[in-house]
Amino acid sequence: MAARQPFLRYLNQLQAQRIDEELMSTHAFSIDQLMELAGLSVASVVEHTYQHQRSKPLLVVAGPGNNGGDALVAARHLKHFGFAPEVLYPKAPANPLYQRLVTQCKDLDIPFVADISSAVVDARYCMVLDGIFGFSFKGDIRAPFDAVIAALRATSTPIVSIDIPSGWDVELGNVSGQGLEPTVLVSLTAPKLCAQFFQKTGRAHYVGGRFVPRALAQKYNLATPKYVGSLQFAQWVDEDTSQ
Ligand SMILES: NC(=O)C1=CN([C@@H]2O[C@H](COP(=O)(O)OP(=O)(O)OC[C@H]3O[C@@H](n4cnc5c(N)ncnc54)[C@H](O)[C@@H]3O)[C@@H](O)[C@H]2O)[C@@H](O)CC1
Ligand SMILES: [K+]
Repeated sequence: MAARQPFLRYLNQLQAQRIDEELMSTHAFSIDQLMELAGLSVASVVEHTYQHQRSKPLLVVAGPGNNGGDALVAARHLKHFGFAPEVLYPKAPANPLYQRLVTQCKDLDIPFVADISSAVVDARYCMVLDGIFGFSFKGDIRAPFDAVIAALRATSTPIVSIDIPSGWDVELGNVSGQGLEPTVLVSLTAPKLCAQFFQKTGRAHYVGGRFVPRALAQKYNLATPKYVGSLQFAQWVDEDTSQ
């Protein structure tokens, strides 16, 4: 019998972008649907991990792309879950998709903060949700996010990163040394190559975005996570246990 090919466990940047495009073309998803499910997964991981820490607000930092969109969706769900999210959105694009998400957050009385300092983050928040950059990040961190990431790096408040720890090279990890060092990572669809370096440290790594059709998983020979029941996330195991 022919040996089966090893499953694809970590995507490079191009594969991540291609899979995203195929979900929205061949597989007929809208970006709103994907973002909603991605953000729900992230909020579910936060609820699972920090459910006993609702006495303090949590800070959601949203970047200029879809990673930031996921963060805004997560903020909305977290409010419904009984948390007190506050949003920092340093560069809110004019894109109507993101503007709708902002309106939905404001309609739930989620405060938008104009600025942060490391001292304020440590004093005020129980955790930070990092939705600054995802799989399209490239190069050196540009303003205004360089200052935001530097401020977050100087805190001791736990960070949950969405898809990629912000500032990390998508394939090589924190090679600049300027990226965030989260406590929890929630990979979406499938982990990207940089997640191997996160996984090695033994910190909590989950995968979410429960929308991958079988045909797409088969095309890329993706290692699909073992979701249980209605859970929106699964713990990522750094070995090939797929059947
Ligand atoms: N298929 C999937 O897995 C899905 C992915 N989604 C999310 O979408 C993300 C990817 O979204 P995007 O492609 O919009 O990209 P990102 O959200 O990664 O960021 C792109 C933005 O960051 C800016 N940027 C890139 N490098 C920079 C640098 N060095 N300094 C400053 N700014 C920089 C770009 O100008 C652009 O505005 C994923 O990581 C994930 O969070 C979900 O929304 C939906 C489904
Ligand atoms: K991120």
